[in-house]
Amino acid sequence: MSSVCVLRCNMVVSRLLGAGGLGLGSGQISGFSARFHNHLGWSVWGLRDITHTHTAHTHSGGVCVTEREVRVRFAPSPTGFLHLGGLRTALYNFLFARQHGGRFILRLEDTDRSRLVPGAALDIEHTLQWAGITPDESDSRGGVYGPYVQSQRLSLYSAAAVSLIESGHAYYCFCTNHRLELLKTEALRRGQTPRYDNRCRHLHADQVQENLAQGKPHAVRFRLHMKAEPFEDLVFGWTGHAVGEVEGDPVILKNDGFPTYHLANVVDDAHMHVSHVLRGAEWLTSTCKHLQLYRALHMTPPTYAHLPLLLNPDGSKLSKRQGDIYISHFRQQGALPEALLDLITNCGSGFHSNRVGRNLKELISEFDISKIVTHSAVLDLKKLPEFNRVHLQQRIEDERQCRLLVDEVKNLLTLTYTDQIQEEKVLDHNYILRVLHMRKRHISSVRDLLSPMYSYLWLRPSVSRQQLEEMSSESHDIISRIMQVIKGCNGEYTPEFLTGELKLIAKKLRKTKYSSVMKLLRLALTGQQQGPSVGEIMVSLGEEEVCCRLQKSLEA
Ligand SMILES: Nc1ncnc2c1ncn2[C@@H]1O[C@H](COP(=O)(O)OP(=O)(O)OP(=O)(O)O)[C@@H](O)[C@H]1O
Repeated sequence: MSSVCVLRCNMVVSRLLGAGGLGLGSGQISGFSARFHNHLGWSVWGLRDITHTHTAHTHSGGVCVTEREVRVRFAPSPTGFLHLGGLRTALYNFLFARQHGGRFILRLEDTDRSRLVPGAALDIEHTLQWAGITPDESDSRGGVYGPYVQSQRLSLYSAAAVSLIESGHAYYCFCTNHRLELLKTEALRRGQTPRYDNRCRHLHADQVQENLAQGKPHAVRFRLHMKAEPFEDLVFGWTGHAVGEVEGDPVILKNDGFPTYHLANVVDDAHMHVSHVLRGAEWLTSTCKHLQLYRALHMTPPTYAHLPLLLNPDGSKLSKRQGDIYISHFRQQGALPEALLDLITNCGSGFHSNRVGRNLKELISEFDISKIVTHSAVLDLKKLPEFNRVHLQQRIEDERQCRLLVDEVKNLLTLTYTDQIQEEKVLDHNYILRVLHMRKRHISSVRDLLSPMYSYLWLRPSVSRQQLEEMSSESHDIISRIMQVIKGCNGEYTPEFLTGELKLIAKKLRKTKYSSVMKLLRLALTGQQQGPSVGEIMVSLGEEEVCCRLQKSLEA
C-alpha cells in the first residue's frame, strides 16, 4: 500500500491508543507483535483439526481431535448477569475442554460500553466457579494469553484494523449516524432489509486523507466478499452464507475506538490460540464473515460448533436483554449447581441418553458433541425442584458434603428463629444430620426445612389437653401407653418398629381407630394436622424429645 495508507493507519492507531487511556501499550499484551505479524499457518481454513469419525470409539464419542491443543473459550459480555442459556454454553465448552485434556478460557467481551452492567463481570466469574466449571485462564486467574478482558486489548484490534486497511480489506467510513438512519428508514419504507450501501468503499484516497486531516469522525468497515466460503460446523454440518450479497460491509472498529464483536472475537480467538469455538447458534450466519476476516488477517480460524439455544416457554431466546432470571436468583432460592447443570443438559442434547442425577464428572465422560442437535430447546423450569431433590439426596448421602449441609441448616436456623429456639440440642450436628437423612427423599432444598410445615423440628408446639381430648376421649390412655412403648423399646427405635407398636395399641382401644391415634399423636408432637408419617416424626425428634412433648401434652 502507499505511504498515504500508512499515514492514515498511524493516525488511527495513535487516536485509538490515546483514547481515554483505554488502549494499552503492546508490551502489556503478551507476545502481541511477534504473534500478530507471524502469520499463523493456514491449514485449509483450520477446520480439519477436528473431524467427524462416527465409527471411532473415542473418549468424545465419535469425534476425533487431532493436532492442536484443545483450547476453548466462553466469551460473554458483561452486559448483565449470567443466565441459564449462557451457563449451558459455558458448560459445553468446559465439558469439551475436559474431555480432551484442553484449556477452558473465560474472556469478557466488554466492548459495548453503553450496555455494561456494574458487577456483571464479577458475577459471571463467580457463578462459573460456584457451578464447578472454573476457567483455567481468566481475568482473575491470569494466563499466558491475557489480558482476558477485551477493553484491555484495544491495541490488538486497532493494529488488526490497520493491517486490514493496509491490505485493502478494510476502509474508513465517514457516514454520519443521520445518513445511516436515512438509509434504514428508506429501506424499511420499501419493505427491504436495511443494509449499508458501502458508499465509503468508493471514496478516493485524497478524499479519505482530507477527511482524516479534518478530524472527521469515522469507523472502519470490512470489505465483504460476494463469494460465500462454506465451512463445516460440528453441529450444523456444511454451512455457507453469502454475507456479501445480503449484508452491507460491517463496521469492525467503531468511532469510539472500540472494536465490534466481529473483529474482536476473531483477533482474540487467534491470539489466544483458541482451537474450537462453541457458541450460541445466533452466530452461525456471522461465521462466514468471521472466516473472511481470518483469511484477510492471515490467521488460522478455529473449528466451529454452534450450539442450539435455550428458549423461554414463549419461544424467545433466554437473553440478558430481556432481563431473564439470572443464576444468582436460583442460587438464592437454594438451587444446587449440579442440579442446574443437570437440568440444562437434560433439556438440550449432546448425550446418548438423558437421565436425572448426573454429576459433573459424569457429564464430562458422557458428553458427546456429535449428539448435539440443531434445534433449540425450551427450558422447563418446572422440573428444577425434582432435579434439586435428586442432587440434594446425593449430597446428603455423601459424608463430606452432608457435613456442609448440616452447617448450612444450622446457619439458616439461627437466622430464621434467632431467639425462639428453646432447646439448644436442635442445633446439634447429629440431630440435624438425622433430620436430613429422614427427609432426603422429600425435600428439594434445605431451605424447605425452614418452612412452617417443619417448624416442629426446631420449636416445641403448644397443644392443649383440651385439643387432644376433642380428638379422642382416650387421649390420656393412648399417650401413656406410647410413652411406655418408648421406654421399653431397647434401641429398636425405628419408624417401622414404632408403627407396628402403634397398631398394637390401637387394637387394644375401644373407642379410637388407628387413624385417629395417628392424628392425635401428630397433633401432640407437631401441633399440625399434616406432615410426615408419625413413625418418622418420632424418630426425627428422638426418644427423649418425644417423651418430653407427650408428657407436656398430658399436663397442658
Ligand atoms: N439462550 C441461550 N442459549 C444458549 N446459549 C446462549 C444463550 N444466550 C447466550 N448464549 C451464548 O452464551 C455466550 C455468551 O453470551 P452473551 O454474554 O452474549 O449473552 P446474551 O444473553 O446473548 O447477551 P445479550 O442479551 O446481551 O446479547 C454466547 O456464546 C452466546 O451465544
